Amino acid sequence: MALIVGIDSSTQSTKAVLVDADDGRIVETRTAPHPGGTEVDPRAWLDAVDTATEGLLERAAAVSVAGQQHGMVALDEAGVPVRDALLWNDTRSAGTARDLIDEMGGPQACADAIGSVLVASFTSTKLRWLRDHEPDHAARVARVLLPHDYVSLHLAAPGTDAFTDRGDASGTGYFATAEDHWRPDLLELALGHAAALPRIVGPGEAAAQGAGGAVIAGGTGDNMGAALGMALEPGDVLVSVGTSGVASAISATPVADGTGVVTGFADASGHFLPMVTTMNAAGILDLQARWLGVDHDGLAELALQSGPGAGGVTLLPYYGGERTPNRPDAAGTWTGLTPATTRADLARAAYEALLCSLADAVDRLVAATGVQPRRVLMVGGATKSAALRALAPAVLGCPVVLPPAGEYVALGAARQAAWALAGSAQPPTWPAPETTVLEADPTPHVREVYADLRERTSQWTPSGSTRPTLGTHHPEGTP
Ligand SMILES: Nc1ncnc2c1ncn2[C@@H]1O[C@H](COP(=O)(O)OP(=O)(O)O)[C@@H](O)[C@H]1O
Ligand SMILES: O=C(CO)[C@@H](O)[C@H](O)COP(=O)(O)O
Repeated sequence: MALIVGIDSSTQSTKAVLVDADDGRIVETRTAPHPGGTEVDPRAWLDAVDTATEGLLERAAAVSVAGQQHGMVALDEAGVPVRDALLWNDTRSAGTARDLIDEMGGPQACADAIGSVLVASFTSTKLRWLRDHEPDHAARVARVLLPHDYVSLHLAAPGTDAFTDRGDASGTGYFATAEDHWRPDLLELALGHAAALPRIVGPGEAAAQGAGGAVIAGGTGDNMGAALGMALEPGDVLVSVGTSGVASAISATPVADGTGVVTGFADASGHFLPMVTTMNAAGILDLQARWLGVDHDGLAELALQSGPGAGGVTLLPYYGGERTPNRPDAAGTWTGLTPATTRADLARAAYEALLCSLADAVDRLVAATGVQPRRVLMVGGATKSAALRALAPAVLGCPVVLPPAGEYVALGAARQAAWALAGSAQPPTWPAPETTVLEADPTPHVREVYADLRERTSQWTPSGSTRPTLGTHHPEGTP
């Protein structure tokens, strides 16, 4: 029995799974937390992966790392970070995203070039921000990596050249997704000078060897990892409720949505992964639980005591600015509060807001790609919530397929590692997990009221623009 390690270096933590390569059975799961904030010393992720994989790597024949997409890991000649990494949910580069879109010939030209219209999440916009605001740092950048590339390199034998895959590369802003190659000219346009890029490793290829001799696969972005871990098929819509909220689907053909709603990423299997991403997801519930002084189980219990529509309370949950819709300067907005409002209503409104935002993401994905959803599947940390599971089919208005709680990004990385180890044409077929189908009577009026608030606030520009981003702000030493 060969054992494999799959790693998810995501926004809030590193998760590692030790898996049997024959059937995908998880033997052990470990996690280690990441620091909060939207700019992080990337060496913290190396410490976290060392902690999470301690004693596991020696047992593994192959390893692969999936990671949070887009983050800017800018290294000097010696491979040392020139500054903290700017993460996908850091919105300071919203203005430079607009500048770069103009310089690339407008939104559709941008989508045609790279598969997506730039928003602040993309790596290239962060490089341009660095050029404009920290020219001394920018001048020292010799190589740019993504978070998963940086962690993979750490696990590889000394002297290994950096490597990545097309899935994660497609979120940089300097990768021609449809044609499958880097666009070093676009990196140079953003940063102001050329810098080295990692080698692209094909789907299923072995990229390197670990210090102990294990095969290391190319790794990928966390959402591409989830698609591989769930063995996503055409017609499946995968909703992930982690730090970000994501609706994604496999496509055989590239997508270039000039409206910017759908990002046309590549996946880790040789296809494409059109996606709609929100910046405010599980953190909406974290914040609400803190405000109400309860834990997650307490929040769920409260929410289920209120009814659909939360006693007339509606929340637009764009606390940390939002990406879909593209409102980087937005803030959260509550309406309908009265003397009759209860704590249960406040809890309920938070779940309904999260689910309405995810429902918007699914609708936008379906409208822009024409995908006919056969199944809607849901994964991510917030699916541990009983209230989320109860309310999801009601707000989304369709049955929701739920796999057992698990680390599906890390499992996808393990599947990629097993693929590279086998050297086969296709990834290994592992038994599909037993799923539960969640069903409930639809509550369309909840979405109607939410949509009304979303549209009424579309022109609002809140004053006081510096505030922390949701999901990565840990006040007063809280986890
Ligand atoms: N029972 C629960 N109810 C609601 N949210 C939860 C629960 N358990 C964990 N979470 C939330 O899930 C999030 C982490 O999910 P995860 O998918 O691991 O995120 P990421 O991959 O972005 O790091 C955290 O914000 C955490 O508070
Ligand atoms: O920016 C995106 C996708 O474009 C995010 O989905 C990040 O990839 C972070 O993912 P999570 O940590 O929330 O899984």
